[in-house]
Amino acid sequence: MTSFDLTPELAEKVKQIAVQAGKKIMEIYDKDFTIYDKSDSSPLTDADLAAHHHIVDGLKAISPLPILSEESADIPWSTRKTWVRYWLVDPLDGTKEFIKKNGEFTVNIALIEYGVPTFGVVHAPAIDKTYVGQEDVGAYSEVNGTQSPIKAKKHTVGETWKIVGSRSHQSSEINKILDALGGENELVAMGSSLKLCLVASGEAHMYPRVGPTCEWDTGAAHAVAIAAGAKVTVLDVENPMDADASPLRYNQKDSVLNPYFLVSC
Ligand SMILES: Nc1ncnc2c1ncn2[C@@H]1O[C@H](COP(=O)(O)O)[C@@H](OP(=O)(O)O)[C@H]1O
Ligand SMILES: [Mg+2]
Repeated sequence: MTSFDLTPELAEKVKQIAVQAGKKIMEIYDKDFTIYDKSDSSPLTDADLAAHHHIVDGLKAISPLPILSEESADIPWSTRKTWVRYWLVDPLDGTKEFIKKNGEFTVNIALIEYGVPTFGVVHAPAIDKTYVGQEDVGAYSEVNGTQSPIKAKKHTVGETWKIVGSRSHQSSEINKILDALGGENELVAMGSSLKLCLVASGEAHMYPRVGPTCEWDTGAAHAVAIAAGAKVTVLDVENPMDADASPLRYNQKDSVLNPYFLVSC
């Protein structure tokens, strides 16, 4: 097992790697860019690859841990299942939002230890906002170099539920969850891992994901959410308010697809 101590200095370096990857993304965002088709026919741009290479090189320079990135995910389960601690990276989450140029895309770097995201950086370069969360330390957002602690907010009786959903991938099953909640609700559409960050920062009460995501889509923002006091649990659409729902975990199986999940406080 590779031991690893994520000191404040190293955490800061990881944040800087994400911010620099964001700068590379923005150089391409501001120009006309080529859209390639990945094998699963999701869009891939030069920006994904530029950010991927920057992050992988940066993480290799500061730690010996293995790396699973969306853009180099062909690592067999026989290898991955031996990992107790690794970096989980989505160099550009919200590729569709990037292509639509609506700014709702993020750079994501998570540290996963024993299946749990213990540290995460989510950087949204187009709005120049960064979220950082670390187990037993806390969570903050950073804008223009100013850090502010963030905390998830519980829904109070009678308050309108503020629910976040995907801007580009919607599901009609969301209505079952709204029915189970009852009362008034307001839906907020958002792209990428910023959805989990909205719950982490108390700007929304809940993010139910009734649709496919991969582990790299959620790892970093999951770390931010739990460090801010939220929960990320496996969602059973027939029993959405299950108080005993199990926490969403990582690297537990061959497939990197997440089950449906719920981010709540
Ligand atoms: N059919 C599918 N299978 C796997 N992942 C999917 C998917 N449809 C959407 N996603 C994931 O959802 C992410 C975007 O979510 P959202 O629409 O909520 O912002 C995508 O991230 P990428 O943009 O990094 O590919 C993608 O990984
Ligand atoms: Mg993604």
